[in-house]
Amino acid sequence: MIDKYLKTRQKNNSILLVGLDSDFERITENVLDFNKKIISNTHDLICGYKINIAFYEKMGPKGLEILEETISYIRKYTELPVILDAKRGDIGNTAKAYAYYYFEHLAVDSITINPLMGIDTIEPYLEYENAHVFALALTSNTGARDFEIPDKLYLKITRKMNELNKVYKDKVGIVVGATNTEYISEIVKNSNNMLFLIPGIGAQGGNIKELFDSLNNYKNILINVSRAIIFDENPRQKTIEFNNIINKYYQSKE
Ligand SMILES: O=c1ccn([C@@H]2O[C@H](COP(=O)(O)O)[C@@H](O)[C@H]2O)c(=O)[nH]1
Repeated sequence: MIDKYLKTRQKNNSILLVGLDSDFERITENVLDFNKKIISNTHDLICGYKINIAFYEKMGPKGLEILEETISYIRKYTELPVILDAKRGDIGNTAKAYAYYYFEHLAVDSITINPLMGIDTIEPYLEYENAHVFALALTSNTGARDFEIPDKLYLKITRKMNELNKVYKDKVGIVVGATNTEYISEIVKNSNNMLFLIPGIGAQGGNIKELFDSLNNYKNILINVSRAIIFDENPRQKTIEFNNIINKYYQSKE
């Protein structure tokens, strides 16, 4: 599954994901047209799209249609992988229902999950041949300091996901927020090359240099930027700028 990310990372010389967090309240046109424009203007510069389902659920039934049409558009015109940011976590029977929609119906490449309820809530996803999940480990919000950091949950989750990733052969990665960089080196030490999904750059103010210092040359990463690209007046130019600065640090560590 992660081959797809490696392939597009190489092809477009980019570890950047654009987040289609297309909040209709900030958009004056039809949301599907908005997404199509963003995709046409960015697909050759990035390694994938992350779509946060919340902004589509917010629109009601029409939102799910737009979500599906956006994914079809990405599939038709690009080879880029799609991450559905859904942050799900529920008992096995319910997880099976989520998994069916995401991997059978939408056929996305990865989803995000909340691993708090345990491994049995994650396994229903991993049973799908082409499934890949990113488990929240160290999130980018200030609330990471409520439970994840003081209770070292980020480390427990990293270790457990690392084991699971070996059993399920590269189907598991983790979410590592770019705003809490002081904990990232510990995560790196406990990860055998699991793929990291890194949000927090752009609107949330994560510092790119500090991020790369904390990663200590760890290469298996994808960096997401949503609002700072899609709501910029020139999303293509903004994508180029993010790509250039990210690549400057990523490649200088090679
Ligand atoms: O810890 C996390 C986990 C997920 N996210 C999601 O990533 C994007 C970030 O959007 P920006 O506009 O670039 O801030 C969004 O979908 C979040 O829900 C995160 O930020 N932090």
